[in-house]
Amino acid sequence: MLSGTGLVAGYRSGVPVLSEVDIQIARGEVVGLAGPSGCGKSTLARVLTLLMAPWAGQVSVDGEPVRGFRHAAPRAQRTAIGVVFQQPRLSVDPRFTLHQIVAEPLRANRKHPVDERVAELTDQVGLTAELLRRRPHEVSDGQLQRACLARALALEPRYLVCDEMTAMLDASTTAALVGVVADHSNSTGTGVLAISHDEPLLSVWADRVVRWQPTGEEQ
Ligand SMILES: Nc1ncnc2c1ncn2[C@@H]1O[C@H](COP(=O)(O)OP(=O)(O)OP(=O)(O)O)[C@@H](O)[C@H]1O
Repeated sequence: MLSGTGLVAGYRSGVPVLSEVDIQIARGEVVGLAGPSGCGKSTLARVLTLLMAPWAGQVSVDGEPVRGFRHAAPRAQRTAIGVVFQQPRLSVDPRFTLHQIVAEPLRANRKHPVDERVAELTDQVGLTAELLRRRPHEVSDGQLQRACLARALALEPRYLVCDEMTAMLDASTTAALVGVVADHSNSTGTGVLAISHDEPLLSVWADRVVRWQPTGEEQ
């Protein structure tokens, strides 16, 4: 279970964006999160992926409380949670080839032979060897997002947070990427938090949907 309990988080203004938020994502479960723009969905994604420290509350990964965030996050907990953001171009180093982008997390981890694992992942997300040699400005948003998804899956995370992963993509690429995540979750038991304002998409993708009101309260 990836869980957040009593989470309070915000930015410099001192006004919390998240107030006492509780959320649980079980292994193998796809939890949808919907809510109006600005209600704090991406903030919750940052806290749950350990990229931002909450002001109060607790994140736990498989029962183990998280004691550090950002650079202080324990590596085992950080790599247990993958993340894909809305805008792939803001999530990658523009100087890297797609191969280097997918391979990045594998470099610091000796568990997998890099080239074999990259080949496996690119096949899984529907990229070709030719596309892997290109840099971000030479591919479409959809192709780059496929690379970002492959990178997120590289270290076999136990949980995956998809923050508006398909918001910039057309219907067929959206269906393809959601299909990759759903197959992956079914075969490996990865728990997924799918954040989207696309209710029809969540209704087919998620096992259950949490709906936030502007105040951050659940419906
Ligand atoms: N880096 C930041 N610095 C200051 N305020 C921020 C920052 N990021 C987000 N906020 C503010 O926090 C609030 C919640 O933002 P957040 O991005 O979490 O909402 P969201 O529900 O994901 O919105 P959207 O659906 O538009 O992506 C907003 O009022 C936003 O302006």
